[in-house]
Amino acid sequence: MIRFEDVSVTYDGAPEPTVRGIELTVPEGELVLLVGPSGVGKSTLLGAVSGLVPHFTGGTLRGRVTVAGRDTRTHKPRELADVVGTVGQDPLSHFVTDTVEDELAYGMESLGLAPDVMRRRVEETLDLLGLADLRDRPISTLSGGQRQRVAIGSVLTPHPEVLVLDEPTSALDPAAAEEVLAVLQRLVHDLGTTVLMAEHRLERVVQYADRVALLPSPGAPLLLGTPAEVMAVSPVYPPVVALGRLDGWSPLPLTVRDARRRAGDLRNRLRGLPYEGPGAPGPVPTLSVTGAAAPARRPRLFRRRPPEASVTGRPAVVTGLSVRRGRTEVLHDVTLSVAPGETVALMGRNGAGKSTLLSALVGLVPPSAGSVRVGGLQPHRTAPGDLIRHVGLVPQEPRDLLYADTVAGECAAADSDAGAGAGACRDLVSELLPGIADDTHPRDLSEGQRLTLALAVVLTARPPLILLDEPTRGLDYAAKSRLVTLLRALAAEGHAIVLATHDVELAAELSHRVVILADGEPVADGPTAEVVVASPSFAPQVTKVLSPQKWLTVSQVREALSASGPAGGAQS
Ligand SMILES: Nc1ncnc2c1ncn2[C@@H]1O[C@H](COP(=O)(O)OP(=O)(O)OP(=O)(O)O)[C@@H](O)[C@H]1O
Ligand SMILES: Nc1ncnc2c1ncn2[C@@H]1O[C@H](COP(=O)(O)OP(=O)(O)OP(=O)(O)O)[C@@H](O)[C@H]1O
Repeated sequence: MIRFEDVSVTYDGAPEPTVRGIELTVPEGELVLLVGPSGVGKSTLLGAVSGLVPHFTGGTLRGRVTVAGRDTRTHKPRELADVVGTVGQDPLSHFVTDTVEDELAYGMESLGLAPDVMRRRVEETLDLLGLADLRDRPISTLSGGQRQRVAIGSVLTPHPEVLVLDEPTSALDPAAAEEVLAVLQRLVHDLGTTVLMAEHRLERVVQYADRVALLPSPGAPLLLGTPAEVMAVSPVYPPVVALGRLDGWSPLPLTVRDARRRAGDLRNRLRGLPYEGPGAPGPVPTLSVTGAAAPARRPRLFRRRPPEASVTGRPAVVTGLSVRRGRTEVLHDVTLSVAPGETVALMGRNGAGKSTLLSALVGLVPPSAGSVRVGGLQPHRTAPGDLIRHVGLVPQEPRDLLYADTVAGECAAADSDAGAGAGACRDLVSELLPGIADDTHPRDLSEGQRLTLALAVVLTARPPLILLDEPTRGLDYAAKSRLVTLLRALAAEGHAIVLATHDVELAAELSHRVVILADGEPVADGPTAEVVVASPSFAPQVTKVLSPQKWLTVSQVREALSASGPAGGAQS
C-alpha cells in the first residue's frame, strides 16, 4: 500500500541527504511504527508519503514513493487526499476551518460524501475522541491536546485507506492516548486501514505496531522487523525494554503485562533495597499547598496540607487563583507555592488548565480572582523586560518564542536579552541535542530540535523560576535524559521548575512533587512517588511492573542493584 524504493531526500542547501537509500513496503492493513532519534528524518519520510515532501518543504526527492499505486512526486498532496489522511506535528498549521464540528466535516465535504453519512461520522468521532462538549468551539480557543484530538478526528472521518501520523499522541493525556491508539488498532484490524506512524513515546505505542521501522542515525539504512526484534537493537526503547535489557530478559517484554510476568525474581532481589527517588533529592525545602478551603466542588482525593506561616522567598506563590478564558472559568481557586530548588510536575487531562496556570505565572492571562506572585511581582502588571529576570516559559508551541532567521541569530539575541556571555545559549543547544547547524532557519528544524532551541533560549537567562509546557515533544530518550540532567542541575542550584506534562516517565525521573489538576482545580498534590503510584493513569511503566514496590524509574532500579552488589538485594 505504501512503497519506498531507494528514496533519498536532500533539503535545499543541505550538504547531504537527510535520508538515503530507503527501502520500505507497508502492506495493506498493517500498522508500522517509525522510530529513531530526534532529527533523524522520521517526519521527512512521513512527508514523502503525504506528498508534503518535496511539494511544500522544497528539496529534492530521489527514488520513488507510491501510495495505493500513486507516485507522490507526481501527485500533489491534494491529489492524494482521498487515500491519505495526515496528522502532522503542528496541528494548527493544518486546520482549514474555524470550529471543531466544521473541521471534522471538512475532509468529507471535499470528497463529496452524502450529508447523512457526514452527520453520522461527525457524531461518532465527537464521541470517540471526547470532543462532544467542544463541538461549537472555535479551534483557536482549544488546549493543545484538544487540538490534537480534532486533528486526529478530522483525518478519521473520511475513512482514508492510509493514515500518516507524526507523533499523534504527543499532546494527549495518557488516557486519551490509549483511547486514540485503540481506535487506530480497530481501524487497522476491522477496516484494513494502513498506518505509518512516528512516535517517540514508545511506552505508549510499541505494543500496537505490527512492525517497527528504525532509522538508527542520520543517513543510516532503515531497519525493519517485529517490535521485539527492533527493540533488541534500537538506540531508542521504552522503560519496559530498558528493564528487560538491564536484567537480561529474553525475549524482551514490550508491555507492562509481559514485564510483570518476568519480574518476579527482580522484585525479590529489589525487596528491601533503599532507593533514591526524585522525591528525595537532597536539601529541597519543604513545600506547601495552602489556602482557604474552597467550596467543595467535588470530593478531594488528597487532603490539603495546613497553611504554612510564611511563603516569603518563594519563586512562585499562587493564592485562590481563578482565571477566565472567554466566558468560561478555567481555573478555580488554585493555591500553590513553589520553593527554590523544587521541581513540580503539573499533570491532568487535556483541558484541565495546566497551560493556563503557566500562562498566569508569566502574566499572559490576568487573574479574575486571587493573586499570583512571582519573585514578589504581579506578572500581568510587570514589564516583560523586568519579568525575564524572574521567570521564563518554554511554551507548548516553541515556535511562539522564536523569531530570528537562524539558530545563531536566535542564540545571539538570547545571550544579549539575558545579559549572558556570548555563546551561552549556543553551548546549551549543543549540550542538549548535538548536530543542530548555526545557519538553519528555526522553521526548518525538526520538532525536537526546535524545542531544544526554545529551551536553550529560556535557560540562558537562568531565571529563578523556569516553566516548561510539555517539554519533551519530539525529544528522543537520549535528549530527554540530557534535559533531565540539565534541569536537575538547575534545581540543585536553587532554580524552581514547574513543568506541565503528560509524559509520566519524565515526571517520574525529574519531579519532586506532582500536582494533578482536574477541571481547573488541584485534586492531588504530593511527593511524586505517592501521587503517581496511586494513579493508574499517571504511574510510569517501572512502577506498574514492580508494584507493590514503589520504584519509579529504570535508573533507580539500576543504582539499587549495583549498590547491593552482584548477588542482588536482601531476599526477604
Ligand atoms: N524544510 C526543511 N528544510 C531544511 N531542512 C529541513 C527541513 N525539514 C527538516 N529539515 C532537517 O532534516 C532533518 C530531519 O528532520 P525531521 O523533521 O525529518 O526529523 P525527525 O526524525 O522527524 O525529528 P523529530 O523526532 O525531532 O521530530 C533535521 O536535521 C532538520 O533540520
Ligand atoms: N478563549 C477560550 N474560551 C473558552 N475556553 C477556553 C479558551 N481558552 C482556553 N479555554 C479552555 O480552557 C481549558 C484549559 O486550557 P489549558 O490550555 O490550560 O489546558 P491544559 O491542561 O494545558 O490542556 P492540554 O493538556 O490539552 O494542553 C480548556 O478546556 C480550553 O478549551
